[in-house]
Amino acid sequence: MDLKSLIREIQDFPKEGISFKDITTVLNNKDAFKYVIDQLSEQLKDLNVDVIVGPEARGFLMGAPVAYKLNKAFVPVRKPGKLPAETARYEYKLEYGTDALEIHKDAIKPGDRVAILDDLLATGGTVLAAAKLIEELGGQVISLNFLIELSFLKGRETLKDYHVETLVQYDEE
Ligand SMILES: O=P(O)(O)OC[C@H]1O[C@H](OP(=O)(O)OP(=O)(O)O)[C@H](O)[C@@H]1O
Ligand SMILES: Nc1ncnc2[nH]cnc12
Repeated sequence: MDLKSLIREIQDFPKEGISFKDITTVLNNKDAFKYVIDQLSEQLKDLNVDVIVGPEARGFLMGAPVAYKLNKAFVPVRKPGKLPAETARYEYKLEYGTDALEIHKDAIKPGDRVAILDDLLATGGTVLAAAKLIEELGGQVISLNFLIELSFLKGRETLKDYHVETLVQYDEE
């Protein structure tokens, strides 16, 4: 399946100079959405993970369906102030800005084998933050899986200590 042809590119969104990769056009195509979830699930099926983590918001769109398909638990990592119980927090940098992420402290048990799923790898800051939160709670980060990789931003260098898999790569903006 030619996923790249289904990913819509919007120039100068949300800021000048950013070429935004819009996955809503993939989600809106039932065959493409199914293909993406099936492919991400296939990458994980033999890794014996216990938990799938997805960072808000687009990580939910990849992580929750894969967790359902593989019959695993799903744990959301959210932007500050959204999770109601006791949280751990980590601050990180984005391609456009700075943010922080939180996870419920009781969501990951020591020794849990965890995969983190997100729609897109840019600088790697978001998923590194999620990985640090999981490790702080005693989890083991087994795999990081993405639909899209912006290779020119070198997120793999930020994530060099982890196993990274992506379905579609962009070598230049
Ligand atoms: O590799 P990075 O440089 O961290 O960038 C990638 C992250 O940026 C986007 O999320 P965003 O923070 O825009 O939030 P959203 O999912 O709520 O739209 C994307 O969904 C990834 O989570
Ligand atoms: N260029 C981009 N397109 C879509 N989501 C992003 N998140 C970070 N950079 C992005």
